[in-house]
Amino acid sequence: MEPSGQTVTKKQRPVNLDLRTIRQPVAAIASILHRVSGVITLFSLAILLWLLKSSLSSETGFLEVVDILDGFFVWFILWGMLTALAYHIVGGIRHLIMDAGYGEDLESGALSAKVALGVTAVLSVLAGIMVW
Ligand code: HEM
Repeated sequence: MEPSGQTVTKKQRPVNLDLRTIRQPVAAIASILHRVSGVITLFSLAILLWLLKSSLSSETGFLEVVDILDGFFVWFILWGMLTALAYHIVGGIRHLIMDAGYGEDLESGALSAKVALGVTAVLSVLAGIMVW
């Protein structure tokens, strides 16, 4: 229903909803990555718990897990899991700090997003060293 006394005109402005061509601000990228890393962490946890359960079930189970974990591709996945966890924790701490009312404005939000991504890059390198 139209508000009384007002005419609603439909603006025919071009709308771009193509995510590949929209230039996202760094805070938006940090936010999307935080959600993605949370979902990756969730699946990682399920896989790692299954591996732990198998390795503790019997000697054969343990040897099977050792066999599964032996290989570049698996190490690469493990590194990805650790990087996602690192980003989720760093990004999560950033979120909690902002929820407490600090650094909520545009500039400090962009700065903290860059810091979170930088800290994760360092942790990711450390995770790589740990895995290999
Ligand atoms: C097993 C560990 C974890 C899993 C599986 C997990 C998973 C998730 C997922 C899927 C989301 C996205 C929810 C959404 O955006 O709708 C989320 C959000 C969040 N996580 Fe985690 N998380 C874990 C650990 C942590 C830790 C250790 C922290 C603390 C630093 C944390 C802090 C947060 C915060 C603050 C949010 C909300 C972000 C927002 O407001 O958009 N999480 N988590």
